[in-house]
Amino acid sequence: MAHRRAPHKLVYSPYTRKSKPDRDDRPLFDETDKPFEPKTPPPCSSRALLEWSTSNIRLSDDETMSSLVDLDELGQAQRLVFRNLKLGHGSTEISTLLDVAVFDRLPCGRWAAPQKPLIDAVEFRPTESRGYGCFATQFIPQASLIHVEYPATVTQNTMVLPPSYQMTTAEVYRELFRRVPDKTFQALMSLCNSQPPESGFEPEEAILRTNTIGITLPFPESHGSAAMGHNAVFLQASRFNHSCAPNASHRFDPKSFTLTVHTLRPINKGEEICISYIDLIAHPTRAARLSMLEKLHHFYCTCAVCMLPAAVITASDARRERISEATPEKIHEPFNAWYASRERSRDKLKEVMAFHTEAVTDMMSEGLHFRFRYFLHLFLLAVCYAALKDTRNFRSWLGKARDVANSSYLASEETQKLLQHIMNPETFPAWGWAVN
Ligand SMILES: C[S@@+](CC[C@H](N)C(=O)[O-])C[C@H]1O[C@@H](n2cnc3c(N)ncnc32)[C@H](O)[C@@H]1O
Repeated sequence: MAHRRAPHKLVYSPYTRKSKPDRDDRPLFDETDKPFEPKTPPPCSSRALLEWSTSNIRLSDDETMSSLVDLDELGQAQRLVFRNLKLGHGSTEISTLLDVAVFDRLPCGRWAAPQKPLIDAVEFRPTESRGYGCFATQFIPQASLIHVEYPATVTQNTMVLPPSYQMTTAEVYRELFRRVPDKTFQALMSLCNSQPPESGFEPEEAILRTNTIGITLPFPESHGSAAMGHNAVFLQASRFNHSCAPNASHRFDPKSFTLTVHTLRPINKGEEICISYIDLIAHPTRAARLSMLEKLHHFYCTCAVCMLPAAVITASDARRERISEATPEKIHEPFNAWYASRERSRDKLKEVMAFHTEAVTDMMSEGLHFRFRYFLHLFLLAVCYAALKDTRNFRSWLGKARDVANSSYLASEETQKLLQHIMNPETFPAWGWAVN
């Protein structure tokens, strides 16, 4: 059981310190606390919320760190608190600055065990020109779990501090970093800093901005949404470089509070493993991607796709634009039209299949064969084969769709159920729909 001391006031100002002082051992969040259920829903006005918080919200142990902050974007006042979370049987300490109500939506004290990745399948080491990166130390099959990690720090990503707030943003980030154990602090400060000098960010803020991985945490619905983007920094996962044709994808699991990384395709020994920092469908052309990466992440992308010769890039841009224009609704259209037609002929179904096969080829050649749209094409091809009662091809395409769903964290529960039909094709809803 965590030790609990009475809340106390800070008698010094840690925010003005340039270097990390001795380890600060103020009490940590008590993980054995029961989940919190507010007695009444929180009101909207700041003043009323303050009163409501006093009776409804457990305060951070360190009251001086709690303060009501206006979150402009959501038009709500919220109470952000610094708290350290202890996980991994106490071996990991995570410095967080979160809305106090987020803790009540996390399974504090009842964390799920982290998943187990392949052992020693990857290493983090210097690249030739992009600082550190992650590399495969052996051949890694598609859909393998290669990395699992707790964050070192987590903050809400829309942190709008009013000028009257007791700390500046730089001080907030400094405090966030200061609260981690010494070794973690040193590792955090040695992460890459790509912020331009003219930005004037202090080292902590610059490092946080460069190395943040966006994660989603449950959020009080009273604040406008049940989930909210947060910024997490990882000592190792933040070393994954970006590629516009990534071979790995990541996801954060709030139940175990870990980030997991899976391979999207088979990876050879020595190959660099990259994730994507941006939405590649929303930014199909090289110019759009370069501009986005420059604007958000302050680097010129030298990934394999962006370094292709100009003539090849033109063709690649065209393919990616086609992929981008094919929204999930448009992907469903040809099959739906066939289904709605009276004949439901085999010839017309072959046209639908040609449409999907072409799209699959486009996505494969662009290295984008992991997106939801790719999954949909594979899945609809399986549906077409089901309509033709072609067991072999049905199984093959449904199997491919299932692999993509598993490695890319895709597919709803409903679709997962359909993916189970692989062993019993005749039970699939579209079985034998083609009549002529
Ligand atoms: C989150 S860090 C990734 C790890 C980093 N390479 C390191 O040494 O710690 C992001 C930084 O890595 C570099 N980087 C990542 N992907 C890159 C790419 N595709 N092209 C060029 N630089 C890249 C940039 O300097 C970027 O600001």
